[in-house]
Amino acid sequence: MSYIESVIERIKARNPYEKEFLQTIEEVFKSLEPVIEKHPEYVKANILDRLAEPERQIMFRVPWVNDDGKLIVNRGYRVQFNGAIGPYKGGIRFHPSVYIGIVKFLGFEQIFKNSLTGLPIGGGKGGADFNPKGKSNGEVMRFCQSFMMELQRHIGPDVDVPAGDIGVGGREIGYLYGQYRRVKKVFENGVLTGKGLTYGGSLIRTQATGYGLMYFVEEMLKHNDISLVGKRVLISGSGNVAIYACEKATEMGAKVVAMSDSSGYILDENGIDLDTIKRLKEVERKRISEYLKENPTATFTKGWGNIWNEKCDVALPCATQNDIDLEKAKKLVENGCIALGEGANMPTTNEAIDYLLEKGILLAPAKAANAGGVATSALEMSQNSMRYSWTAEEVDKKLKSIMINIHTNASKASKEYGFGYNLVAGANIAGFRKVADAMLAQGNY
Ligand SMILES: NC(=O)C1=CN([C@@H]2O[C@H](COP(=O)(O)OP(=O)(O)OC[C@H]3O[C@@H](n4cnc5c(N)ncnc54)[C@H](OP(=O)(O)O)[C@@H]3O)[C@@H](O)[C@H]2O)C=CC1
Ligand SMILES: O=C(O)CCC(=O)C(=O)O
Repeated sequence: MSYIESVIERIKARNPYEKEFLQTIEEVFKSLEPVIEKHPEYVKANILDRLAEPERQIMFRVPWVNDDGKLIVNRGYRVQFNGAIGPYKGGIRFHPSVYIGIVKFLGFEQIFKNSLTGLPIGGGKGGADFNPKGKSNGEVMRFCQSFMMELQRHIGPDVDVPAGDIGVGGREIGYLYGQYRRVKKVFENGVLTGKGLTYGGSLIRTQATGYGLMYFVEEMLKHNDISLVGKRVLISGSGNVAIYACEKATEMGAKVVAMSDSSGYILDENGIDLDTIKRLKEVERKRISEYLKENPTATFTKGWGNIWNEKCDVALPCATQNDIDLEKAKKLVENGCIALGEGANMPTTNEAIDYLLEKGILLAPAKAANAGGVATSALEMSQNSMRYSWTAEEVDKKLKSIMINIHTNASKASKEYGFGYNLVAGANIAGFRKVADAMLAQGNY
C-alpha cells in the first residue's frame, strides 16, 4: 500500500459515514502522489492527516416558528477547515440534504480553491438542513435570524466570513447580516459577502461565479486552439451560477440550448431566453417548466439528470454534486461533447472524471473553474476594509485576470508533476502546495 493509500484508509476509518467527504479526499490525495514523492517534508510533518481534520467544526440547534405558529427545529453547521493562509471563507448552504459529510466535502474543496485564487483566504463552509422552497419571506427571515444567533459567536471579518451557496442568495444574506448587526451593535459588514449594494456588497459578486467559469473555460479552450463561438452548450441548474454562466457564454458567442432545475430540463433550440429564466428564478421563484408559457416551441423533459442525454459541445454542470456519473459521462462522449466546465462543486463523480480524462475531454475542475465567486467575495472584503467601492469594470477586470492566473498555475503544476495538460491534477497540486507550505512554516498545528 502506498503512503497516500494508507492516509486515505485512515481517513476512511475515522469518517466512515461521510461519503461525499471521502470522495473528495480520494480525488485530491490521489493526484498528490508525485508531490509527496518529491517533497518528503510533507510526509515528515504529516500534512495530509492534518489537512483532512478540520481545525474546528460547529453543529448547532436552529429553532424557529413557522407561519402556522409551529416550532420547527433544524440543524446548523459551520466547519472551519483550514485557516493557514487567511480567515476561513466559504458559503452557507440551505438544503434538506445538508449533513456533516456534505459540509465537510465543501469545506475541504474550499481550502484548495481559495488558495488557487492567490488571495489570503482559508477554507470553511456551513449550512443547515432547512428547505427554503415554498417558505414565506417571514419564515426564511425567522430561520436566518435564529441561525445567526448561534453563528455570530463563531465568525467575524478577521475570523470567518460566510457567503451564499445553494438556497442562500441576496435575500438570505440580508437577513443574516441584519441579525448579526443587531446582536453585535457594530457596522462590521466585512463579516459576510454577497451583500446588497446599499450596505457593502461588491458589484459583479452576483455574476462572478458564472462569469468566472466562462473566463476559465474560454482560457482552457484557447489553450487548445478551440473557439467557443457557435458551440452548443448544456447547463444544469438555473440558480445563481447557471444563470450567469449562461449570460457570459451567450455573450461569448456560444449557444446555450438547455437549462434545468430539480424537476427536469427545458430545451430551446432558439437559444435560452435568459430574461424569462431570470424572472422565473430570481424574482418569482417558480419551476422551470413555466418557461414554456412564453416560449412555446421549447420542450420540457421531467427528471433530474436527463439533460445530459442531449447533444452538446460543452457541458456545464452548475447545480449540485454528483450530477454527472459514469453513465452520463459516457452519454456525453457518445454525443460528441469536447469540454466540461464544473460550475457546481464536485458535480462529476470520480469514476466519471477518470473516464472523461481518458477520452481526452477537456475538463475544467470546480476548484479552479468556479473560484471566481469566492475570489470576488475576497475583493468584497478588501472593499469593505477600505470603506471604498470599485466600479463593475474594475471588479470584472480583476476577476478575469484571477481566472486566467488560476488556469496558468494549474496547467504549469500539472506539467511540472508529470500529468501533461490535466487541470484536475494541476488545480489540486497548485492549491495544495501553498497551503502545505504555510502549514509547514507555522509549526505543527
Ligand atoms: N453561488 C456561488 O457563488 C457559488 C456556488 N457554487 C456551487 O454552484 C452550485 C450551484 O449553486 P448556486 O447556483 O449558488 O445555487 P442555487 O440555489 O442558486 O441554484 C441551485 C440550482 O441547482 C438545482 N438543483 C437540482 N438538484 C439539486 C439538488 N439535489 N440540490 C441542490 N440544487 C439542485 C436547483 O434546482 P431547484 O431549485 O429545483 O432545487 C437550482 O436550479 C453548487 O454546487 C454550489 O456549491 C460554487 C461556487 C460559488
Ligand atoms: O463567496 C464565498 O465565500 C462562497 C463561495 C463558495 O461557497 C464556493 O466557492 O463554493
